[in-house]
Amino acid sequence: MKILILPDPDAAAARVADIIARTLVARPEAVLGLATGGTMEPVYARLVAQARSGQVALDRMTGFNLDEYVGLPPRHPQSYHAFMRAHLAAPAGLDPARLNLPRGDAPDAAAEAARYEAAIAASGGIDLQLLGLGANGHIGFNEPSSSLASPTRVKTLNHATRAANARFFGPGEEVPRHAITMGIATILRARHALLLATGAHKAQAVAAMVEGPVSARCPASALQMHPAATIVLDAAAAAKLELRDYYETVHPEGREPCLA
Ligand SMILES: N[C@@H]1[C@@H](O)[C@H](O)[C@@H](COP(=O)(O)O)O[C@@H]1O
Repeated sequence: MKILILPDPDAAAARVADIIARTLVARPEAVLGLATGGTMEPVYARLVAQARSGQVALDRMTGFNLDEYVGLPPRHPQSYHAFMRAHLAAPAGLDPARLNLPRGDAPDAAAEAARYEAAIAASGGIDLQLLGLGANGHIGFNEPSSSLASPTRVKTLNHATRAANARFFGPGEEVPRHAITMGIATILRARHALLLATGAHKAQAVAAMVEGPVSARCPASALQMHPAATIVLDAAAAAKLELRDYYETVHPEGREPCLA
């Protein structure tokens, strides 16, 4: 794992956007695994700005998002389809069809999960998988106890995750109980994994992911098994890392060699 520690959330998001942009400059038709969540909003804002200024072209890449809520159609404002339209497709002037997500309103969610897994494989596989981190250590919607060998499938969301994501929903609006999510095995098959975590509320999960045992208790710890995983943190999210000095010696100021 490469652990890159940046001073603040903005600098961390900028570093992640730069890594994505470099990947696309080297391979404009790259297949990107994409993520949602508040942490990703500044990443997409920066990527869109780079696209608008002509530093990077987004119109040949293919996206596969990690997950979608079961029961929400793409037009639902809290669906991850809507998130990707709002934060990437619309501002970058991208054809939303380039951004694949599981259909939350599919009549058979299990069949939809299997179709999605097959579609990722048929694309040639994911070049760079962007990931956020749940405060409970989840990646995608792989909650604690997820099999580290899991494919894309339906998962039941745990109480803490539904509570954390309730801020995106209106008052009295129910957070869905299930999601279709890429599995841990799906994520580990990506050629590069790039996780961004910022804020003190992620520090515990970051420490478990990087320095804890590889365990289904912290699904993100499976990234220790990935041969090319980059973890980008702000200082607050890095605060509980015991080996922080070492990471900062290897990557001063969060610098790292080109991923592409
Ligand atoms: N399924 C998403 C995850 O992919 C995301 O990483 C996590 C953290 O979100 P945030 O960035 O808002 O903290 O939230 C959701 O549960």
